[in-house]
Amino acid sequence: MTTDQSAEGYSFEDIQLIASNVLKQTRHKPSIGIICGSGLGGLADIVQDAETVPYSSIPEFPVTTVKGHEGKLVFGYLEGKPVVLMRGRFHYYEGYPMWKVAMPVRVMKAMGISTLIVTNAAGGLNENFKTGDLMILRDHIDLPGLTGECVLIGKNDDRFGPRFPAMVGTYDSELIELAKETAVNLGYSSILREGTYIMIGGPSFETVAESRLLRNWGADAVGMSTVPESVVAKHCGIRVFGISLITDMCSLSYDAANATTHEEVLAIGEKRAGDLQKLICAMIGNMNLNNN
Ligand SMILES: O=P(O)(O)O[C@H]1O[C@H](CO)[C@@H](O)[C@H]1O
Ligand code: HPA
Repeated sequence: MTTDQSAEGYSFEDIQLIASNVLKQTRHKPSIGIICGSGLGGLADIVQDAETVPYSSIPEFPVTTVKGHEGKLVFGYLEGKPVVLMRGRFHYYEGYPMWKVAMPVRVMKAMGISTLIVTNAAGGLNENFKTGDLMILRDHIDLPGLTGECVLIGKNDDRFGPRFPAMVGTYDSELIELAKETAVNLGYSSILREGTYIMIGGPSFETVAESRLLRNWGADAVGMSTVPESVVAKHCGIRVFGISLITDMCSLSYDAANATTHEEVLAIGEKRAGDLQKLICAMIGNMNLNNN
């Protein structure tokens, strides 16, 4: 590697090298990348003609340390479309610099993906939501970014994307419409929501006062991931679709205060991930890959 990894991240050449090393380990050439959130990796089990590349076999790839995140790339087909799934993502609270958290997105771009589906488990802030709902990301609030930890900090290489990328429209409106139509066809209208996801650094869950603050800021759901990946994807011209499984409701009042646990997040993931998987598969089936 040619760069000072602690400050800048991997160079453009480094990323191409990592991508070509990975592609040597599979026969597949993916068009769609999917990042699996906490407890949501089961989608990988239904990939057809699957080939697995463990992160440990990829030089310079980080390792996953969080329960519910296995560390492997799964290549193959969903609904006849070539995909690569990240079964396990990286989080800032694991101690990785922000650029490293999102580095696999640049690797997937170098492998040829043009569409990214980002999934996560999130806490509901919008009082109309309930546990088990699916929330399409219309927008996000990059709280770490707003406080000086934007994933794009450091020297910019224009081959990745522009110095000052627009973030309006990060979540592709055609894919949002496709998700809504697909959800109606699946009979999911009553669990489908749309809203704004806010990223906190974690790993501590929110206090009641913090949840109230995040809600007042206009966030509908909160989590500790996704935003750096979406920002890097938008920066390098990938169209993005984001979706949260609401695994718990954040307490907005002390009367109702009940502490969220990661075990609860994983348990709801296990129980409700099927709905998310069906929605994503049906969307992929209807996706036009020549559209972007
Ligand atoms: O965002 P994903 O990876 O789905 O995980 C969510 O679940 C964990 C907390 O239970 C946090 O890592 C939070 O971000
Ligand atoms: N807060 C932050 N992150 C989360 C939550 C939450 O309530 N649930 C799942 N990930």
